[in-house]
Amino acid sequence: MIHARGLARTFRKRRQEVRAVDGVDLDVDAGEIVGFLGPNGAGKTTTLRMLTTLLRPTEGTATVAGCDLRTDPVGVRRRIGYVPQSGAAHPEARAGEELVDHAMLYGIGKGQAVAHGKELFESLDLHGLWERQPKAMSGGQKRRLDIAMGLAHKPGLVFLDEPTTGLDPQARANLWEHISGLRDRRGTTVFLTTHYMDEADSLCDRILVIDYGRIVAEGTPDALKARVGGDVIDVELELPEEAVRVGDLLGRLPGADAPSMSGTRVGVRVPHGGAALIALVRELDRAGITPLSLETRRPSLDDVFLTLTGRSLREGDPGAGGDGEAAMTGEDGTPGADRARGDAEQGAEGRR
Ligand SMILES: Nc1ncnc2c1ncn2[C@@H]1O[C@H](COP(=O)(O)OP(=O)(O)OP(=O)(O)O)[C@@H](O)[C@H]1O
Repeated sequence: MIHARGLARTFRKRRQEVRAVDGVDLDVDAGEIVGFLGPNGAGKTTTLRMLTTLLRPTEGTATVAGCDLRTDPVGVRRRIGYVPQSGAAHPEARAGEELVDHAMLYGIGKGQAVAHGKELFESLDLHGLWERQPKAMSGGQKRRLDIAMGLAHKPGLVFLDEPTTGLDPQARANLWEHISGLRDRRGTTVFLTTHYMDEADSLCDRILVIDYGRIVAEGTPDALKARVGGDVIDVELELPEEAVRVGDLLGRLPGADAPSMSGTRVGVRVPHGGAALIALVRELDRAGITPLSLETRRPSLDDVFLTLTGRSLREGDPGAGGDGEAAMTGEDGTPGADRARGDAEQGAEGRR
């Protein structure tokens, strides 16, 4: 469905060059849900905009849904759906009419557009909202309407740019079910960008991790987690001074990585959690420290990211920790602070 080789995009802004995407190779098979994961400024949206023909690559080649990106961008646009971060539906429009108009733009007849639109509303849990204006919908309903709009012309491949950003945990989990349903019930291939480790973990068949414009890891969630061997020990203390002392103890456990610390929490990766835990409890007793909690767990995807890049995906974000765990690192993790879009953006080929 998607085959890209050496895809790159350089922006020039006030004599400065930003190599936003730096030679990306990727393959997505029909029927897969693939997550494109990376921190702010890693190059996710730029890659997505290139693959959806909204931005011309400065280097590289790609075929998307069977059409060449450079020589047949119109063919690509006909065959794909794109759901941008900002959404697609006008807040004042009637939801159903907007969807039908959208399908008709692609040359679908009105009768067929209405029938397909009603079917999409049903399968995306939007029944009863055909006449509703998007501005009067909940965040989750709006996102599901955006997805329905992206599917109005029956594409076999849909791109979702951060589909659940801004939604509460319940609405996010609900949207994941709907996204899985697109593949399971309609056979749609899904390529989505996300900051959220838990999202990639529970939703995606395969994950591509991008950092500084390059793919740094790729595989199923389980395979990626298996790359980070051993176990993680997490300790929560009452006082930050205790965390420093415990960090010291953790660092001395056999085979331990460098401990990571965040306030009163400290963690470390060790080859064998069980054995290390016994040794640690003895050391804590000896030091007269009683932790608030002490646990060992399998590495999460966030640990994978931390191991690969030395940075957490998104500091302090509730969705950042794979199994609800926030990664503990003191680093910033936002390389792309310069997010000035617009002036340097060239080659946008207009809306589909
Ligand atoms: N139009 C532009 N002009 C100049 N620089 C840009 C432009 N668009 C993106 N960039 C830069 O390219 C890099 C990658 O940006 P991109 O938006 O692709 O990252 P991202 O991974 O999607 O980030 P986020 O998760 O914050 O959306 C960043 O350093 C960004 O500032």
